[in-house]
Amino acid sequence: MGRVPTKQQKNNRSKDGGDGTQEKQKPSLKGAERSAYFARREAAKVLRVVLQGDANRRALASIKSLIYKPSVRNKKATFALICQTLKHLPIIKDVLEASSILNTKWKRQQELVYIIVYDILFGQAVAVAGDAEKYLMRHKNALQSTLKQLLLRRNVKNVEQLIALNQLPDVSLPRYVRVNTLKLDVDSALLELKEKYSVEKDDLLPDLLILPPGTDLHDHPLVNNGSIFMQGKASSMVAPALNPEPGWEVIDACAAPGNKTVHLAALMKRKGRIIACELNKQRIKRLKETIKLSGASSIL
Ligand SMILES: C[S@@+](CC[C@H](N)C(=O)[O-])C[C@H]1O[C@@H](n2cnc3c(N)ncnc32)[C@H](O)[C@@H]1O
Repeated sequence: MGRVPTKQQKNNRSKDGGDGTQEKQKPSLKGAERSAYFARREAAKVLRVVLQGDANRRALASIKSLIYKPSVRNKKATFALICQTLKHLPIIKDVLEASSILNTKWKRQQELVYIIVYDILFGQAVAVAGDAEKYLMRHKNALQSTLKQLLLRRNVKNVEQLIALNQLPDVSLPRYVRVNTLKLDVDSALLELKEKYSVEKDDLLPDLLILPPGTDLHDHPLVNNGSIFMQGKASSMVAPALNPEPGWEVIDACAAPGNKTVHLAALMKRKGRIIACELNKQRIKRLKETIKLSGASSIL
């Protein structure tokens, strides 16, 4: 039998955000703000366990099993937040180190910091809620400009390229590129890539080409001019699954960075209308860049 906590212990617990981190009195929050506040703290607790092991060796199932504890209220949002934070973690760590904004107090709460910095730089707009949010939002400009400098230093155009650069080349999986048929036909792309790489057509998707594992096309002229998109097979299957016809009106509800939006535009041969929705202001910019690069029109 566990001991019943004293009134004082109960008061202390309600002040520490539930994860042992020293936050002042919980702010009074409403609706979405409140669930984001709790999802961040729940995600931080799980992230701490994951990082104490080895994030790379732990199977996704083990994150799921941590999430499915009854104490985690918003399981879907918490799971998404952890996966996205882990995906961006090397960048988040680099940005935090280069911006030198963390003192010992915040270093002790590093998992919560990682989660909030993910939201500030790549995710939802962060409402100024708990102490950690307040502290990090005060440094939002420093975090954003450090990220920009990091992109420049690593000679990449966007965060997706930086993530790809940080990942060790997977020696077992092939690389895929989708030919943007608004700009180039598949056979011409095949011919041009064959000059340097061993490349084949995918047997399922007519506009997809397969290259050997580890092939790096980040700076290839066909990528830079939007004739081909580095897009995985799963992602390239979504627009064909809808099988849109020219003239259709299609809604892409979660659009940025826009790979599937412009794939739809290619399948619809620029005829019809695509309504691309994106919640995140920074990612709207990226979506617009993708649309421009692809040469698609009729996307609202
Ligand atoms: C995984 S990404 C989408 C990738 C995109 N479909 C592609 O193929 O390039 C999810 C996007 O949905 C956006 N998002 C999430 N909830 C949204 C909502 N309620 N309305 C619009 N966009 C949303 C996120 O900001 C994020 O940019």
